[in-house]
Amino acid sequence: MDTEDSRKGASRAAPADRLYLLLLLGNTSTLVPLPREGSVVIGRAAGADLLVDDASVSRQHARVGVAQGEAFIADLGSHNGVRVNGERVQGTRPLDGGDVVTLGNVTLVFHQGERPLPERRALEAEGLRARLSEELDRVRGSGLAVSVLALEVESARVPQVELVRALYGALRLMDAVGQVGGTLVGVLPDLSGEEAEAAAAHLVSVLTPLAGRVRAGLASAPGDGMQGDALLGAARAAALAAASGETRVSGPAMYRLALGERSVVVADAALMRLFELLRRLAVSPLPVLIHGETGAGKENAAWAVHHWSSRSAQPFVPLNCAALPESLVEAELFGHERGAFSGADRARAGLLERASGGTLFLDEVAELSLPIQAKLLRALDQQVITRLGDSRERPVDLRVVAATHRVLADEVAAGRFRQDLFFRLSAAVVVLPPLRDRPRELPLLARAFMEDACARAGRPPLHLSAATMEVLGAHPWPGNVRELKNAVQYAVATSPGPVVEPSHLPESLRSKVDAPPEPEAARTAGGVETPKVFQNLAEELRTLERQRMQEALEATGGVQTRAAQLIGMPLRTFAFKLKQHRIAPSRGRGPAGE
Ligand SMILES: Nc1ncnc2c1ncn2[C@@H]1O[C@H](COP(=O)(O)OP(=O)(O)OP(=O)(O)O)[C@@H](O)[C@H]1O
Repeated sequence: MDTEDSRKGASRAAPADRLYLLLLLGNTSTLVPLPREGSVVIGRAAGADLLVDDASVSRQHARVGVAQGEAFIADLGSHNGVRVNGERVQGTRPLDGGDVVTLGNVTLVFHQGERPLPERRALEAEGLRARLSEELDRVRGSGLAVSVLALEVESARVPQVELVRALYGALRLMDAVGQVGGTLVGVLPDLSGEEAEAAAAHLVSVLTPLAGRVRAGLASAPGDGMQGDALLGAARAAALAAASGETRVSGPAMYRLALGERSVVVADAALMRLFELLRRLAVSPLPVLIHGETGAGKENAAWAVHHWSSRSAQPFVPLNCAALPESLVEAELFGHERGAFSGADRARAGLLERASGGTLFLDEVAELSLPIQAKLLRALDQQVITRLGDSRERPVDLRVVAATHRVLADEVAAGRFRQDLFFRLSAAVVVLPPLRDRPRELPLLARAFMEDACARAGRPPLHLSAATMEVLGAHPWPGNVRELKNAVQYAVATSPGPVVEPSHLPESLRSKVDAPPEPEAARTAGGVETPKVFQNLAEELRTLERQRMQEALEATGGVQTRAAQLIGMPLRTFAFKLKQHRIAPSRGRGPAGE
């Protein structure tokens, strides 16, 4: 392993052999050597030493100079200013290796050293895990530390390769950068505590001018555990909970995402990725379709999209399409004029009108009848509605988030759902895993709900006994998070002492420890569980198969061979069923692409 320490700051005192500027313009990058002594003028005018053809750069914008091995930059009175690592330069300031300089919209990275830009690429997830595991072995042997830094980049202005280059420019040679899912991850040996935080803050400041918004999360071994995946998960969770430009240090392995008036508990890696995806989708105008079982948190996910969107100050209007009788749906959605039908004694705006400017959440959208689907499609396509009993069209401005526990593509194939509406709603599809597939989250959610229930009841937090945890862990949770929340609230109400034992849990839970998962329960609009809705078994199995295939593809980054292995399905069958289930090809790469 290379142990040379080239972290900036440490190297400032020693004169560098060569100094360079890396000019990033559009999708290209150019390496410009600096003189050993002297200066270059950067600008848009023909006389500049380094000519930068960009309207945001002044004719003579800045001077970069080298005197006695030390580099500096000066603003030559430019119109848009000079920034170093985001800070405006007043007059002259020294430059350190890895400093990111912005002149208007143009970015330069200053580098010093023998090897200006070693062609180091981001490691693939597997390589990064292997590297982390080596470092963890070293920690076991030496008692030193290793930190994992997750960097979530929201709106990169340059290609990923440039971000990685900038990171390597600011890191020591012993550090490694890799990519896990959409997250840039740094493995920083021998660093923990304040040193690791300082390194993280520096890297965020280096990336920010290139990447817009960056959030960082930090986890360190041995303090946060000695398992590579757990450390990665903890660092990514911390990054998700961090504000833009902030580094969040991993705390307990659970985060409450504050989403305005709601908060969501996130601990499972799949859920973290999902909320990360929702945050990205939120800023686009795309309609989002959420797949998930009842009580799995679909409404929370829809709320997250609304909360993170530019519509958050406008209404969020939920409608459970399964809870309304067919005769009422139309009036509820589109509104009515006075006298439109018997009992319509006054005019009333429908949900679409009320959601105008904000977000309409259509829960269980597959339950809408075909005639209502046609009207909804027209309203969404044309952004106008007509109230019942009225001939006037009224403009609406809608963003729709829809949810269903069914596979909508199958509903289309069966003729129960309009294909055009399906396409209209499913520009972005996210799959919310059921609680039984989030074993890491279960105890954390249980504790979080218990703390809330105890606080509301005005009693000190209770302790869940090991036996109770076992019962919770063995239950299949057909009602998902809602069922868990209800069970915990029940336990808080029935436990007389400080410890919750299995006998304090609802009877239904205790007696079903060994029972197979049940079909889903439908919910009424008021949140009250209604009798179980039984599905055709073949249909349920198809849904399950499709869901597992999608999850396997997501877990393997779209690599079909490995996804097929994960769920024990022959590759040819897997490939055949991808088509059968209409799983979009973009979700997965074929064996040839692996
Ligand atoms: N990650 C979470 N953290 C905290 N509370 C959660 C979480 N997920 C779900 N809940 C809670 O569980 C309950 C059910 O969640 P939600 O209403 O979002 O589920 P749903 O999938 O929309 O259900 P349905 O399909 O029945 O409409 C709510 O009280 C919600 O606040």
